Formats: sequence, structure tokens, C-alpha cells
Amino acid sequence: MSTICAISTPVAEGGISVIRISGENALNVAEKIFAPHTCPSVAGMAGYTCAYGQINDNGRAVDDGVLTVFRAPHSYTGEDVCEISCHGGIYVTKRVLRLCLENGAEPAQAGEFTKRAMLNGKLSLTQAEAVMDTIAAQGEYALASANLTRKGSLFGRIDKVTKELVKLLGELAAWVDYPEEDLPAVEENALRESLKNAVSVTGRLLADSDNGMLIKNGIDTVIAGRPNVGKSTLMNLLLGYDRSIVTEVAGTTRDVIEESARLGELIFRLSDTAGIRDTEDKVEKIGVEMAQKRLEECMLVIEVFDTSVKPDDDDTALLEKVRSLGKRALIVLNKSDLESAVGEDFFREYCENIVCISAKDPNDREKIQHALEKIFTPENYDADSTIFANERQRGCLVKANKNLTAALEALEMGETLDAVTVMIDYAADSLLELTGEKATEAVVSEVFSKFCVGK
Ligand SMILES: Nc1nc2c(c(=O)[nH]1)N(C=O)[C@@H](CNc1ccc(C(=O)N[C@@H](CCC(=O)O)C(=O)O)cc1)CN2
Ligand SMILES: Nc1nc2c(ncn2[C@@H]2O[C@H](COP(=O)(O)OP(=O)(O)OP(=O)(O)O)[C@@H](O)[C@H]2O)c(=O)[nH]1
Ligand SMILES: [Mg+2]
Repeated sequence: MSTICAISTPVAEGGISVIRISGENALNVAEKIFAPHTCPSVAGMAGYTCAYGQINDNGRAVDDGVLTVFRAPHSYTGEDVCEISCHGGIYVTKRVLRLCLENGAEPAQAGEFTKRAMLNGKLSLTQAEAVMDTIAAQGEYALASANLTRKGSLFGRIDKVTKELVKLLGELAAWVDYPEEDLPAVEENALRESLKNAVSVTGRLLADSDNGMLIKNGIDTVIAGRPNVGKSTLMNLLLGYDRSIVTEVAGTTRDVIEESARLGELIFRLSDTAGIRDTEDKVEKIGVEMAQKRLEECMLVIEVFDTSVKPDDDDTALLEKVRSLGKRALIVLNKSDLESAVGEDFFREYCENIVCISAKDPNDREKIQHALEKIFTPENYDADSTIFANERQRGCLVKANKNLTAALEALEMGETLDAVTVMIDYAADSLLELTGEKATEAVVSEVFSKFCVGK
């Protein structure tokens, strides 16, 4: 395999930059451009050692720097790796990269270091994806999840099910192909139990993947309520700046206003919507329809009520709708600075998460944060098992889960074992694609194309 090189730090001015070289010629390339001061030769350097020295272009000094050596197979990629850290100027960094290219290394493709790590058995495909999640993580939960997956927790869970399915397939194949042999008959009960277990594990992973996506992309949240209750005021409070227009006119917000807010460790993708009510106004009507649609799609509803007036039919309709959709919800009883016309009790039967605030009071932002953290605490969604699924992994899981469910049904209906076998086969394939053990070149390329060069 060729020897590749790339700048592995951001191409921006900084303290130092790292140029990474990987492949069987890595030490030869480094030898040609780096003259160590602190040891006799690059070729003599052991793995996990470094040297201070001079970076040279045909004997002309380019910079002084530090060379770190990793010896195959003990490196990130599993190959010989040399890392040159030079001063962190954009020009000098690119100059060192060019030197590497002129001395026998080839430019790395996006994600190629990690791809090689995978090809050399250092990482599974899901672990490689977790490397990317680690880089993208913007908070403690996201980092913890990515770390779990990188350490192999997702791979381990899938691998266990896959191994069982493959074993099952082996037994089924032997039984179907050589019925005359005196093989132990496939025990239908045992088969059913294995399938049930596989359905449940994949189902559980799918449920967890929602949480993974939620931590990664932000919680898709709709702020709903009838006109004038203070939805836009609340939106602005959560954002910390005035994004939505606030007026005393009912029907002010007509479009869906979307913006991300970070509260503690959680990121919320907030949508401020038009107040839901019957209206003849053409524009407002469209806004109300959009609000209803978003309400059905979202992951969390913040239901806002004006407690200075008695709840009306629109309020009750919203409470009932959210309850019947089974959404995670927070009830915000707003305008607590005014005299109250309705008690908390009225709302409690609809949802247990209730908070009383005045959206005009900046101090009350914290109350909302605490209430939301309670809904999304790690205990409430089992952060330990949170799997950082992305769309690709999710797609594979959905396929596997569907086929396993179908196989189980077929078995219950008394279909032939041939038919059942085909479905288990599909399911196993999807799981092997998930972990990368049987992913096509196209799938692997797609995954790594999302990486940056130098990773
Ligand atoms: N300078 C530097 N820092 C870095 C990286 C790097 O490539 N270079 N990494 C790049 O992302 C991450 C660390 N990744 C690494 C993963 C494995 C090995 C390694 O030497 N593995 C050996 C030993 C394993 C063991 O004993 O636990 C091996 O696999 O045999 C090194 C770095 C983060 N920091
Ligand atoms: N006294 C008091 N007034 C508030 C509070 N929150 C919002 N308001 C006022 O209520 C009025 C309506 O606020 P908005 O935030 O525009 O209400 P909305 O729910 O977005 O209304 P629409 O966009 O029309 O659906 C404005 O005059 C706000 O200043 C509060 O906590 N206390
Ligand atoms: Mg509004």
C-alpha cells in the first residue's frame, strides 16, 4: 500500500501544526526531510519516541520541529507512522507537506488514515464513524456517547446478535441441505427464542438510536400554544436574543421560526410557531397548518399557556392532542407576574412536567433548563446504552429488525424453514453491513467521504 501524508491539524494559524505520514515508506520520507539533533538517525528511532531537529529542503532549513515515530503495527493506522510537528503557520505547514510529497509520499484522501486503521483491523466501521462523532461532539453527553461507541459498545452489541444469527443459519443450512443426514433437527422453540431475542436487541438499539441522534443533532422541539400566550417571548428567552417578533397582537407569528439553543449540556432545535386557532386570515391559516404539522413530527413539545386568563377550548384541544400523540412534553405556565386565573392542577392530568414562569424574566430561563434536563436526564434514556447511530446505521438496523420480525412471523405461521432462512439471511447481511464486515466498497467510501483530510 502507498505511503500517504496530510496536514492533520486545522489549516489555520496556531501554535504548532502536525503533518502525518503513514505507510511502509513513512520513515524513509521522514529521514529525507528531517535531521534529528537528539538522536543519531530517524531510521534508528523506536516506536513511541520523538526527536527534536531540523526540517530541511535539500539542505536548506525550512523550520525546526519535532518528529514522532510509531512503528507498525502499533500506531493509529497499524502502519509505520511519522508525525512532524512544525510551527503553526499556514505557509510553513503547507511547505512541509509539499516536502513530504516531493519525497515519496502521496496525498491522503479524506478519512484515509482512519480507513487504513479499519482495513488493518484496528477499528470497525462503526468505531470509525465514532471517531468522526468524537470530533463533532459539542457537549459532555455527545462526547461520552461517541467514546462508548469508539470503544466498541455498538459493535459489541451487534456482533453478539450477528454471531447468533450466523450460527443459526449454519444449522438451518445443514438441516435444509442434508435432510437425510442424521443431523440434530433444528429445534423450533430454540429458533423462535433466538429470533425473539434478535428482534428485541435490534428494536432496543433502534429506540436508543433516537436518543443518539437527539444528542448529536439537537432535540427537535416545537413551541406551541394559542395566540398571544408568549411563545415568541419564550423562544427569545431561550435563545438569549430577540429572534422572534413579539407584539400584543394575537397572530403575530405566522411562519415557523427555527433556531438552536443550548441549555446546559443539551441542544434544542427550537421552532416557534403560529398560535393555533381557527382563523379566516389566509396567511395565518397556513401558519397554523404548519404549526400542527410540526407538532406531529417533533420530538418534544413545549406547550405554552397564559395563566392570567382562563383556559379556553383551544388550550384544551392542544393539551389533548399532545397527550394523544404521546409526545414528550413540557407545560409552561406563562405570565406568572400577572394575577393567576387558573391553577396548576388543571394541567397536571395532561402532563407531569410543568413549570411556572414569566417569559419576560431572564432569571426564569434557568427554571426551563432544569425542567428540560429532568425530561432528558441520562437516567431517563439510559445514557450508557445510548448508541450514537447515524442514518446509515439506522437504515441497516431497520432492515435487520424488519426481516427478523418477518422471519418470526413466518415461523409462527408454519412456513417452511427455507423461507424463514432467507429472511434471517437478509437480516444477518444488514447487520454485517452495519459493522462493516460485509459492507460494499461503495458503503465504505460513502462513510469515509464525510471525514476530513488528515483524519
Ligand atoms: N499525535 C497523535 N495524537 C493522536 C492521534 C494520532 O494519530 N497522533 N490519534 C489519532 O486519531 C488519536 C489517538 N489514536 C491512537 C490510536 C492507537 C494508537 C496506538 O499506538 N495503538 C497501538 C497500541 C494499543 C494499545 O496498546 O492500547 C496498537 O494499536 O497496537 C495511537 C494513537 C488521538 N491523538
Ligand atoms: N405580563 C407578561 N406579559 C407577557 C409575558 N410573556 C409574554 N408577554 C406578552 O404577551 C404578548 C404576546 O407575546 P408573544 O410572545 O408575541 O406571544 P405569542 O404566543 O408568540 O403570540 P402569537 O405569535 O401571536 O401566537 C406580548 O405583549 C408580550 O410582551 C409574561 O410572562 N408576562
Ligand atoms: Mg409569536
